[in-house]
Amino acid sequence: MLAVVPPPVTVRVPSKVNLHLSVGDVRDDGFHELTTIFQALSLTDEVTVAASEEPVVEVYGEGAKSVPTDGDNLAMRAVRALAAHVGREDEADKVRVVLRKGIPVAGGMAGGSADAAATLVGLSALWKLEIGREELSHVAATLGSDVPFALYGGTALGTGRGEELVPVLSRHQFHWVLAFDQRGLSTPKVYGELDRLRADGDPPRVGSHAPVVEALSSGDPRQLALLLGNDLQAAAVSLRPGLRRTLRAGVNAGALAGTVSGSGPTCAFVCESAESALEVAAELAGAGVCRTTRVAHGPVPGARVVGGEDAPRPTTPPQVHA
Ligand SMILES: C[C@@](CO)(OP(=O)(O)O)[C@H](O)COP(=O)(O)OP(=O)(O)OC[C@H]1O[C@@H](n2ccc(N)nc2=O)[C@H](O)[C@@H]1O
Ligand SMILES: Nc1ncnc2c1ncn2[C@@H]1O[C@H](COP(=O)(O)OP(=O)(O)O)[C@@H](O)[C@H]1O
Repeated sequence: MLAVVPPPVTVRVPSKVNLHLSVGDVRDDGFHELTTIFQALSLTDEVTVAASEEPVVEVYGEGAKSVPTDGDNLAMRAVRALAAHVGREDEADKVRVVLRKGIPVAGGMAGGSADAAATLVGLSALWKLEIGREELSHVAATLGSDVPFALYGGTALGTGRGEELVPVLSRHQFHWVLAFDQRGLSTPKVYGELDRLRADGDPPRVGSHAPVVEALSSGDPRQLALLLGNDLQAAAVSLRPGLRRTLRAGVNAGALAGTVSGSGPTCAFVCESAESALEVAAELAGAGVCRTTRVAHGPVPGARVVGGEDAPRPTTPPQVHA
């Protein structure tokens, strides 16, 4: 008798922006203590997980050429982690993962983390595991500090190394413009640069996150705009000085305020409305300060199944690793 092959599962997963990112001391494990407010944005990746004879990663879309297609890919690491968690290690090699990327690679928007979270959700559905988000979130945290947030989405306060989450009430859809840079920035290098800047002097630190929580509950983008803050911004700008111009150009184009997203180099601008965001994105794209721009809104939900075999077809040639 032929074995029944389950149909592929497709999961959509959001990017994130840090509305507030306070970086504390380095811990004994090398991670920095964080207080951050994440918001999930409608700029997404789509991940299809399917049964396969051998492990395969295919990557299409934004930045596909710089994404590893071997076992180092965060999606494949997620397959191995979940397989080990449920005692199905021998099946970890029998999964094909197709990534359709919209999130810039090494852009400070947690694209790799998003793919890992989506893979956990997709593989749970493919293997029909009875496993809740909370349990998945423990597996997620072993893969990276930002991975649990991509499972939940919405708006959340993150503490610890960013993996301990509490939801934050956000009453409004906020409208964002994202300016992608020519190249990515390495997250560990940006944290290292902040340590260097702090050893040499005393770069300004963001204040308490409490006013940001209030602004989110009021739903007023003007109030939020005054409060965006990121301790990693000075380090990202130190490594990539051109970001100063990008941040200025977004505000000159009509955004309410801009911030470097996480470790950068993507700059995120909050705007008054969806219409204003479209205008800012067009003007910024023509200003010669970034590679390209996108509009997005947030908050949006975390990783969720959107389809099976009828998922959208890729539009760019794949990088395939067997
Ligand atoms: C900076 C942030 C802000 O949300 O996002 P990105 O800009 O990368 O998207 C995160 O802290 C990135 O989280 P993530 O990308 O999951 O990092 P991980 O894989 O856990 O860690 C990569 C490296 O970043 C540094 N790291 C990360 C988190 C943290 N709290 N302290 C750290 O010092 C460490 O050097 C670590 O080895
Ligand atoms: N599925 C993936 N998508 C993107 N990058 C990945 C993936 N798997 C591994 N990586 C590696 O992780 C690094 C960080 O990627 P990413 O998560 O996009 O950036 P950031 O940490 O700035 O948000 C990349 O430079 C890439 O080498």
